[in-house]
Amino acid sequence: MRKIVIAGNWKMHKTKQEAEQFIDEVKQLKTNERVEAVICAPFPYLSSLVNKVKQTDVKIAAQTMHFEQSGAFTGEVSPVMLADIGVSHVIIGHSERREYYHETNETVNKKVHAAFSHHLTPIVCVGETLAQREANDTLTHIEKQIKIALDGLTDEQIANTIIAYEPIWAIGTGKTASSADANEVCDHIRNIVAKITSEQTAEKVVIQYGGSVKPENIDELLSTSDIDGALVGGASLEPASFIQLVEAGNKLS
Ligand SMILES: O=C[C@H](O)COP(=O)(O)O
Repeated sequence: MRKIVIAGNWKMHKTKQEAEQFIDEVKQLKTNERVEAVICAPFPYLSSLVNKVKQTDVKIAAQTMHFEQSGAFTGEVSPVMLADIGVSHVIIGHSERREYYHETNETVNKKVHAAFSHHLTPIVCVGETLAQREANDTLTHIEKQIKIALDGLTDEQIANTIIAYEPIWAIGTGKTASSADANEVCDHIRNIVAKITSEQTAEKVVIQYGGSVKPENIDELLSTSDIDGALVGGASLEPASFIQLVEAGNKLS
């Protein structure tokens, strides 16, 4: 049985005090062995939050990183730094990074390799725009994103990659893809992964859905065949709501 990964992506929200208070409120959360609860926090809070979640079932992730280990890249954060402070996961290729910070499929691929070199679990985001969906280009676009993102990885690395399917038109808009539509794309993603590697490896890959996920719709999304968790923005900002999302995963096992 695949893992269920519920990841809250705070984006550029919260003060340090709010971030720490959030962790204080969710640290009693227990996940069963199938479920992982992850908070993707802004860089300045990572170190302190990693210390706060010790002895708890919550993990701390970064929202992006550079692919180089070190160098003259003003303002950037490297995988070495993240691993050094105990971060476990990193989001790579979020649509906001692709749109505002020129992240490409090629830099996503370099970052995924860099993540594995430093024992970080990559959460690789893919997804189509509304125009691509309306032009019937969703599956072709996502196939290209996945093939380039995973290029050159070993089967074991692919099995340990988390893929987040986030239709861009559903992010922060309140519009969720129907569970059937979201599952259809996640199933397609698994088939692409199977073509690149093997059915066996593809069966191990955790595929999340992201885009206006909230406590009210998570049960239906998780009840599908190929959605193994969620990458959640807005609804991960309140402790009570994040706990409900994780509990939805706990209920499944
Ligand atoms: O990383 C999270 C996604 O961008 C979804 O954000 P949202 O849940 O606010 O729509």
